[in-house]
Amino acid sequence: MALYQATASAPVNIAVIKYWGKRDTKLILPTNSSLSVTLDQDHLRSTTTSRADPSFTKDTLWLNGKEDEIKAGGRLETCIREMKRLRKEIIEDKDASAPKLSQYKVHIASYNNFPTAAGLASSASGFAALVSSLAQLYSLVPPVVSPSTLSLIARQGSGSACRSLYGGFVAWEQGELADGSDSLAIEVAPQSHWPEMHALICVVSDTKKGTSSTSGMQRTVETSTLLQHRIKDVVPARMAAISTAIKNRDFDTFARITMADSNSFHAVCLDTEPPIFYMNDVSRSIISVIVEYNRLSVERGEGYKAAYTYDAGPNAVIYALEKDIKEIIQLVLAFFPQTAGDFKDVLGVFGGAAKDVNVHAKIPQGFNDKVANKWEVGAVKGLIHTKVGDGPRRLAPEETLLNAEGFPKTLA
Ligand SMILES: Nc1ncnc2c1ncn2[C@@H]1O[C@H](COP(=O)(O)OP(=O)(O)OP(=O)(O)O)[C@@H](O)[C@H]1O
Ligand SMILES: C[C@@](O)(CCOP(=O)(O)OP(=O)(O)O)CC(=O)O
Repeated sequence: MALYQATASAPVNIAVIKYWGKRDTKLILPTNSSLSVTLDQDHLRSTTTSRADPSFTKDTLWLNGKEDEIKAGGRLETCIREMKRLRKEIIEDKDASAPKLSQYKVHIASYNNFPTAAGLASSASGFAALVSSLAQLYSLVPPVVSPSTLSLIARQGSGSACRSLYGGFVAWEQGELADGSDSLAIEVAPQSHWPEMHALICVVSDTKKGTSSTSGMQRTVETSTLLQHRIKDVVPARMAAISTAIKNRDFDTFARITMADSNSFHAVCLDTEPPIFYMNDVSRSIISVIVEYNRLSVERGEGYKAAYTYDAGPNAVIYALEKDIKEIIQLVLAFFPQTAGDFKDVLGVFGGAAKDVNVHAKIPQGFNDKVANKWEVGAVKGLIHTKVGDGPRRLAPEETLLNAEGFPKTLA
């Protein structure tokens, strides 16, 4: 009996032009286009194995080893159903000899190598990995099916997930059609275009957030007048300007637009009734440090060298170029000391030395250190240094998360 199974991994993405608001909540169609940087899945990733088998009695998904209910009419069910539909239409209806995998139930096991539902975009990598593993299982891969087509389905799992179907710099075009068939992800530039783009994630909290993105953005759509200005006048110009900045590898412009758009997104949250606050005092201190750092950089004649951005939570993501990231990590350590041993120097900024990372804390000459409090250990619970990465990967059969019987393996 043939084994129909595939394992894929998919990356997280962090938007620089934020998606916030739906015009269709069922199809997940946004009120504005958005743009993100795909982060390296060597560091943060979701891995998913999908198996189709005639002996399975129901579609089942285990997330981090625990069964996640596939609710009728819910997002998981929609993604699985749409992938089966594509399999039938594109493969089975055209080739009578193709196995009828669309008729079999699937067992799916997924694992996130970072905290789930903690504002680290697990829903983005999670639904991208789900769709990618099913696409490989069903032979829905290029040139037969493009990542943009798969993004139409990942979008229905979680809007931001559609952007994780590509590596590099990715736009989600809002589209105009009522059926959502033009609301998809496109590649603005591949990872190889600007590999020097690094990101420092400052984990301020890794627990579940108060107001989910899904409910928060709907409240904003219903109550914020500022959102209308953002949708009509602000985002379209920024989408064009940041795409050009990326194409020109113009970090100064990229940084200015990224920070302005994070601020705009949090402003519409504040303009929501009742208001939504995602950032906290630690988040705001990080902003003050970056603002002062950029002031100094401009004074030195170097332009902006760091860009903060915040999603629906207090965690900061700081984008910077490789040449500047060491200075920025040193500066962050000076204000937000780390628990010894917590910072994994995966990209070797400090030569991979295993000593207490806080010894590297350093404030550049001319930096006004009165702009922010120096916080105690634990205010920023962790620093994850990563960089722009590639799109979903096909993994080798031995990387399967399912055992011989089709149930999740217990991971060591
Ligand atoms: N690997 C996965 N496979 C399938 N679904 C997943 C996976 N990881 C996360 N999800 C889904 O995404 C949900 C978490 O999404 P949520 O938006 O609450 O958090 P987040 O993505 O970490 O935060 P944010 O999107 O605001 O950055 C989970 O409850 C689960 O339904
Ligand atoms: C602030 C954001 O991270 C919001 C992400 O929202 P989600 O994609 O998590 O929302 P749903 O479509 O309801 O699942 C901005 C962004 O990623 O563009």
